[in-house]
Formats: sequence, structure tokens, C-alpha cells
Amino acid sequence: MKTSFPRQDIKVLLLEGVSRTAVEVFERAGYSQIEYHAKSLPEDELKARVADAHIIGIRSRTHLTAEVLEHAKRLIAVGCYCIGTNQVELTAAARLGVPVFNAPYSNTRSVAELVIAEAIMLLRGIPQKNALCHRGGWTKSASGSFEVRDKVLGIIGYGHIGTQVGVLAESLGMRVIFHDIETKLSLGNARAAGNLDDLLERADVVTLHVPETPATKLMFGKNELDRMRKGSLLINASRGTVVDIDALADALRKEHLGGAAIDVFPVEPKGNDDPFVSPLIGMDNVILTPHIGGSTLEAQDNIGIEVASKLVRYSDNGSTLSAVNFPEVALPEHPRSRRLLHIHRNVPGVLSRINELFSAGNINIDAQFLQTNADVGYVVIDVSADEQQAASLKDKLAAIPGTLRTRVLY
Ligand SMILES: NC(=O)c1ccc[n+]([C@@H]2O[C@H](COP(=O)([O-])OP(=O)(O)OC[C@H]3O[C@@H](n4cnc5c(N)ncnc54)[C@H](O)[C@@H]3O)[C@@H](O)[C@H]2O)c1
Ligand SMILES: O=C(O)CC[C@@H](O)C(=O)O
Repeated sequence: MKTSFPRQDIKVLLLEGVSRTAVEVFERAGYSQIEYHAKSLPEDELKARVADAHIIGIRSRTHLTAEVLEHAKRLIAVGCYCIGTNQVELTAAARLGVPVFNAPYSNTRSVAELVIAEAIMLLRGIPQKNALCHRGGWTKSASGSFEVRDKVLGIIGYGHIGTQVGVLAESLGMRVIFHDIETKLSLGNARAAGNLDDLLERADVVTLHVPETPATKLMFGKNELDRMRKGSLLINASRGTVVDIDALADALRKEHLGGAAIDVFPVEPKGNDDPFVSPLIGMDNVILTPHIGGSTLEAQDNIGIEVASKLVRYSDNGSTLSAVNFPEVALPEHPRSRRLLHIHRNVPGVLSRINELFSAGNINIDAQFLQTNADVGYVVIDVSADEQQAASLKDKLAAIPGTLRTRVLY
């Protein structure tokens, strides 16, 4: 396919050691300028590296703030090689005409498996026993050690991960209750709790699976910890901002909680060589993991393929299906037409200005696709035009007030 902007001129910047499967997808599609970094970059270097990037791929450690995005003058799309997209200022990206994609499913099973393993370990008191053995101690005792069978698992956030945790937990004989802000279909014998307090008062193990949003920030603090049953257990593999970590450390010190498994932290090291600091360090009844809930080879390889394929599809064809901040358009191929993209602020009158432009130039529109969200309008126009006409149309489209970005795709 002929593109007005050849693929070999499109620079792809991949950070944080995303799976090599992502590189393979880009290379197979004809993208040869791929800059790959195994780590996230300090902010100054990040600003310098994004300056000439057309496509940026990150995981959870790289913060694409409005300020960083301002440096990415050539940016056409961002891929988050993970579920969470809270590390990107999504509205700022949309206002620059940049869609953001993620992988909403590929690592969910990996997180669910880890949570179940942690529930078993915590109920058996394994973290403490393991730590003691490493120090040369030996306490062979059933005291404080329980089966998971018949225990109550309370799931907060009953989405893709929460539901899978529930299904796996039931297969082990646990009783599952959940709390969500949306009405959710219960899977298996799981039951919605009356409300959050009801869940906290009934659960032996509480596990958090909410996204990071303004409403979930510190949603789990002293009040919620106090509501939990004495000796109960907390698992957090959602986001570090959801739990008040000092309040949790306090509840553990006071032995109100019997233990915890924490995978995500309010402040996480930038890279594997940076130090990890937490008030939970040194507590034998706490499993600490370095944000690896979704880090299995299966999940990472699938995420690499999923997100890179979405980015290639947008770059080659204009489809924005499953973008998290952008109007979604699924586009057919029209190889005999030329395809122009027009991204604009969603204000009245832009579409009629676009159409006037085509009728004034006597250019036949073969197909047109329009989708809007609160901020942005996205129009894809397939036209019968030669290369020169397409270039001139692009310039005229760019002059329409409210335009954020235009492209001739092919
Ligand atoms: N530890 C890891 O490596 C890892 C891996 C994958 C995902 N995650 C995190 O897990 C989160 C959840 O993933 P998912 O795929 O299940 O997401 P999801 O969107 O499918 O489910 C989230 C659920 O939380 C609910 N929710 C939102 N706000 C809530 C609130 N205030 N109270 C109660 N429920 C609320 C939503 O309605 C939804 O049902 C992700 O956003 C990500 O931050 C972490
Ligand atoms: O891989 C990561 O960096 C993040 C994993 C996880 O938190 C996600 O949001 O999918």
C-alpha cells in the first residue's frame, strides 16, 4: 500500500522493555525505525527522545504528562503495553489529536493467578514461616494456618480481573462476594455485597481490582482497614495510589490485619536498579512484589502483539477501535481511494466546512466516517483524487478552524 508518509520514515520509540513481539509486529509491517529501551527514561531524556517520535510505546512507569506530550511534536499515537492508562494525560493527548491504545485483557489471567496464590500463602502464614526458616528458625505448627476452602473472598472492583479471581477462588471452594460501583453480572455463585462496608465486615481476604481514578485515589484508608475483620488479609494488585500505605502499615503493626500482599506502591522505583522504599519493608507477614501481577512471559508476549497491532492498524489504516481517549472508528480498506484524516476539536460546524471544501473542489467523496467524543471529532474521508490533489486538500483541511491534526494516509 502506498502511504504519503512511508513507514520507513515513521519513528517508533519503545520504552520499559516491552516484549520483543511488539518489535516483530512493527518490522513485519514495514516499520524499520524502531528505538528500543529496556527501561523508562528520566524526564529530561524522555522529552528529548519523544521529540522526533511518531509512535511511543510505554508500560506503567513512563508518565506522559501534558508537558512531556508538548515535546512530542510529531506524535501520531501512543501505546500502553499494559491495562492501566493512568500514566498518560489522556485528555491532553486527545487535544493534541493523539489516540492512546492499551491491552485491556492480555495480562488479566496472570494477575488473577497471582492473587489466588497469595490468598493461599497468606492464609497458611507462609510468608512468616518462610522468613523464619531463612533466618535459621523452625516453627512446625498449625496455629494461624488455614485452608482457603469455605473462606470468604471480598473482591473490590468486579471487572476483567476481579471476575477471574472470583471464578478461580470458587473452584477452590471459597465463598465470593464483590463490590463494584456498576451493577455487575455475578459469575458462578458470587454475590454482590450490600455495600463496601458490608464486604469489609464479612471477608476473610479482601482483594482490590479497581482502576486508578480520582474516585479510587486513597479509597482504602484507615476507615476501611478498621472495618476489616480482625486477622483478615488484604491483597492489592491494582494501583499503589488506591491504598493509604501508612495506614496499612499501622493496621499490620497493631495486628488488626493478619497479613497483606502488595504488588503496587504509591511510589515505585523507575527501574530495576533503583532502590525500593516502603513502610512495609521488614514485615514478615507481608508479601511484597515489584509490580509483576501481569508480568508473565505469556501475558507480555500477547500484550506486545496486541498493542503493536493496534498502533500499526491506526498508522496504516486510521482505525481507532479500542482507543481509550479517542472517538472509535473501524475502517474498511479502500485501496483505490486516497484516505485523509481530519482530527478536530468537537465544535459545531467543522463537518460542514470539510464537506464544503470537497464540493468546492469538485472532488468526489467515496466514503466518509465521522465519530466524536466530548472533546474531539475524527473524520476519515476516502476520495478519488491524485497525490497532488490529496496534498492540497490536506493543506486546506488543516486551515479549517478547530483543526488539531490532518494526515494523508495513502
Ligand atoms: N499489578 C499488575 O501488574 C496489574 C496488571 C493489570 C492491571 N492492573 C490494574 O488493575 C486494574 C483493574 O484491571 P481490570 O482489567 O480488572 O479493569 P476493569 O476496568 O475490567 O475493572 C475495574 C472494575 O472496577 C470498578 N470500579 C471502578 N471504580 C470503582 C470504585 N470506586 N469502587 C468499586 N469498583 C470500582 C469498575 O466498575 C470495573 O468493574 C487496572 O486498572 C490496573 O490499574 C494491575
Ligand atoms: O507492565 C506494567 O508496567 C503494568 C502492568 C499493569 O499494572 C497493567 O496496568 O497492566
